[in-house]
Amino acid sequence: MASPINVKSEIGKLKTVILKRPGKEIENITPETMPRLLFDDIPYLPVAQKEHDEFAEVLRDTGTEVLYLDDLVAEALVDKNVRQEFLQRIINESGYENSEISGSLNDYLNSFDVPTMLEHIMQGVRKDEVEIKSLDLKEVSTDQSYPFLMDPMPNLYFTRDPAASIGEGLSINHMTFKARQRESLFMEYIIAHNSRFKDKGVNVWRNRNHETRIEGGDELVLNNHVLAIGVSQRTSAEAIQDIANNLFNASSGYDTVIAIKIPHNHAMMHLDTVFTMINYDQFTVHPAILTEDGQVDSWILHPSENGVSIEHHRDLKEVLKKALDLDDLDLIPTGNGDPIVAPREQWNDGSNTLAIAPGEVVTYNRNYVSNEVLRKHGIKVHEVLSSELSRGRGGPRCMSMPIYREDLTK
Ligand SMILES: NC(=O)NCCC[C@H](N)C(=O)O
Repeated sequence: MASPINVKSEIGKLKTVILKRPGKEIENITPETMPRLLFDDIPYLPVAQKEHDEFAEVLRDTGTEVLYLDDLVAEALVDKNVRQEFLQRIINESGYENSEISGSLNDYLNSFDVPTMLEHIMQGVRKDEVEIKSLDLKEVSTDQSYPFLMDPMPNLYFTRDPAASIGEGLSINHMTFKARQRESLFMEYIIAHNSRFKDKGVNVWRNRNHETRIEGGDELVLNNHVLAIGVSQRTSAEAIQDIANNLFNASSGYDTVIAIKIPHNHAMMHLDTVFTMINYDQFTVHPAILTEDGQVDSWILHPSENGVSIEHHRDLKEVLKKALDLDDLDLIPTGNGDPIVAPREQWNDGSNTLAIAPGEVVTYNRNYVSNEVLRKHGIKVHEVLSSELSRGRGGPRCMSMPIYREDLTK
């Protein structure tokens, strides 16, 4: 049976992608909750939606089928029992396992049709929306002035991170921060219950039932047997070894994982904020991750008799050339490597390009220096508006989860 997931590169022609249009969850960020919810500012929703619609339009115009996360989840929850099980799990994961408030939340959310119920879960549930039937001791001891019973999920438009397609399967991720951990539950239900995926033999290489953390922005599919994974603020070495072991032991086709260490901070939280593949032999790189002579700590993982072998390397270009069997490659510096422009444009995701075909990418228009450099290196660039979307610290790659790419021919 043909798998509904097929992503054997970062650059094969993009056929199907999952997006999430920003919704009311964005308007439920306050200055106080911004840091905890992983935002640096509060986007203006109508403009963010307009920008996102334009992004989706560029993808459709270039031949990509665009699916929306909320529609996929809604279809997965048509069965009443599945819906009830999902609802209880998301309530539990919102902090109400064994709490008396759980029943009140369940009654409230169950009073809506499925799309509206999902909208409420995603945008967050305020205390004054729900009739609390009994007084829960734990709840009484929390900050009474905090307005939400269930927190909003404003990072949902970064569909890249809760799960990542790899070959004919995916990882469903245990994410790092509480603000995002519930997000991957949606993908678990889509894979198990949406008719597009259900009973289609989709491989889950690593599920979300783990303590060690990994996020899709760190998972780059370089070709049909090599992955690059960031060792980052969001992805731990333990999780990388674990997924490598699973991939090597399953018939995934993957026999090489390159773990690349990047700085642990919010601007560079994932590998794809500083490094993306955009052609067979071309990559964008934020110069700050490399020493002057192009060195960065990286480890190559391979299957071995004892499980996984690990070798340490420093020369990124050499590591990539060897792993990808290339004579040479072109590392294109964000902001042309300028000490002011590069960090400014990286901050607004100048390195976070989404390849939609070999040598063809979607980028934010505000990163005009980086875009010009890409064009000079022969890349076809589709620019999209970015004044509000960029405030969430993610770009076109972060805002898209490819589930189908054409296989490469060379
Ligand atoms: N792959 C990515 O880099 N995604 C961007 C995620 C931004 C979001 N505000 C976060 O901090 O998780």
